Amino acid sequence: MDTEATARSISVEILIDFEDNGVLDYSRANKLESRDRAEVREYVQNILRRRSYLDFLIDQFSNVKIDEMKSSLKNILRLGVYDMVFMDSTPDYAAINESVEIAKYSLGSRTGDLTNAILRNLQRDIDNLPKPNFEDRTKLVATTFSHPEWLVKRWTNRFGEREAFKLMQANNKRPSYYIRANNLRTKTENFKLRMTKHGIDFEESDWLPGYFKVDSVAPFISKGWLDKGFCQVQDIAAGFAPYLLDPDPSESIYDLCAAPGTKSVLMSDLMNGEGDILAVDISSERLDKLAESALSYHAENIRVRRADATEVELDETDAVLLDAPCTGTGVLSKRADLRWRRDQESLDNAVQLQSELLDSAAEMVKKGGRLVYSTCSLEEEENMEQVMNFLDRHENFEMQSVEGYVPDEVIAHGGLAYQTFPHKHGCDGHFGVLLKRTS
Ligand SMILES: C[S@@+](CC[C@H](N)C(=O)[O-])C[C@H]1O[C@@H](n2cnc3c(N)ncnc32)[C@H](O)[C@@H]1O
Repeated sequence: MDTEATARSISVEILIDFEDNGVLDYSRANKLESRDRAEVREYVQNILRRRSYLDFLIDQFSNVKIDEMKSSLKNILRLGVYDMVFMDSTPDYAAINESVEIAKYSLGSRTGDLTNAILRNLQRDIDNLPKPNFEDRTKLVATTFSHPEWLVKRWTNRFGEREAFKLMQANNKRPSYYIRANNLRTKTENFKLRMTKHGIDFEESDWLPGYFKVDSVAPFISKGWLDKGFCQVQDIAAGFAPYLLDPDPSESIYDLCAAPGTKSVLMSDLMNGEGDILAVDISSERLDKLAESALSYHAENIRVRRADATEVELDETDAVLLDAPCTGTGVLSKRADLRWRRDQESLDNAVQLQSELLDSAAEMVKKGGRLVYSTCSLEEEENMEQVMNFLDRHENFEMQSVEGYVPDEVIAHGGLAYQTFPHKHGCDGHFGVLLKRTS
């Protein structure tokens, strides 16, 4: 685009790239000031969280159907409608003008006129917008809550409509963020004092030590505290797997799907930087980030190895963390794009890969050793069903109680797993079990 880059124009570029190529690349925003960069993330995630509903509204006020529009026009209109309907702080005329300008510069004056006409049509009915009214119940729910139909079907069948609605509503809210103080670089008490001194509001969690719920991670970035390794951005539910593995400073640990390393760093902290953590991942790019984190967090007991964990041969060890690649249906609020990337086929593929990874991980656990399997999915096939199938294949493993390792509120399956749900626990949706090799 030729026009001067703004948070809105860059957001549109990112959304077009996502639609056309499946790539969500925020680096396009690097040329903007840091406040505008944060605004870009908000725009992109908020628009993706409401995409089906925005498309429904566009369809109501346009003669050209949304399915027939180029992705560039679609996303310019989504931005305009989002601004008009959801952003109280933006006057309608400003929202229309911005979208029209972006359309003119990138697509020509005729598309600018079309954008103007559609948005002005909507503006006339802004106080009485039409509601989705499809006869097909799944389509109606999917449009209202902007989730894909396959997921709506799964969740309404499994949880019932009311519960599924609450879950989808939670996915459509701006997420809360947790910051974890890194005791390899500071002390939790000092970190609290530091936050207070800088006027940062936080709520200390009583679920795990050193976790603070905050409105935004922006101050932690701008003050350089993440780069200096004082703290990590880590959802509290992501902390449960390392706490369940309970690594001891004398032990050797494998973290098999480790990158970008947030759990490796937490384990290093739990081990006071002693013992040994071998962080394995298939992606060199992501491992580079892990290696950088290990440096800045002073996590000196982490070694890095690029390998396919389904194939790599490693000696038996004390304990293995398998934080498996998954559909990520527990993190759809933070990663709104994921809902548009996943389908039944990707779920089946994830289940297959997890099962292979589990078989491989089992070979690496010494007799009496531990294996923690975790995901950020809500789907049973990736979670308890996956574990039950693993136990059928591996009679030398048994499940252990998770009680005492994680807070009571998140314990599921009669004490044998933890499972969080965004609408029930106010955090990301994570699952985990502790398995012990018995013979
Ligand atoms: C859920 S993410 C891990 C997050 C990480 N544990 C953390 O807490 O920061 C899953 C990781 O699995 C890696 N992965 C996928 N397939 C793999 C394989 N066959 N072997 C090793 N790593 C794999 C991906 O590159 C990705 O980094």
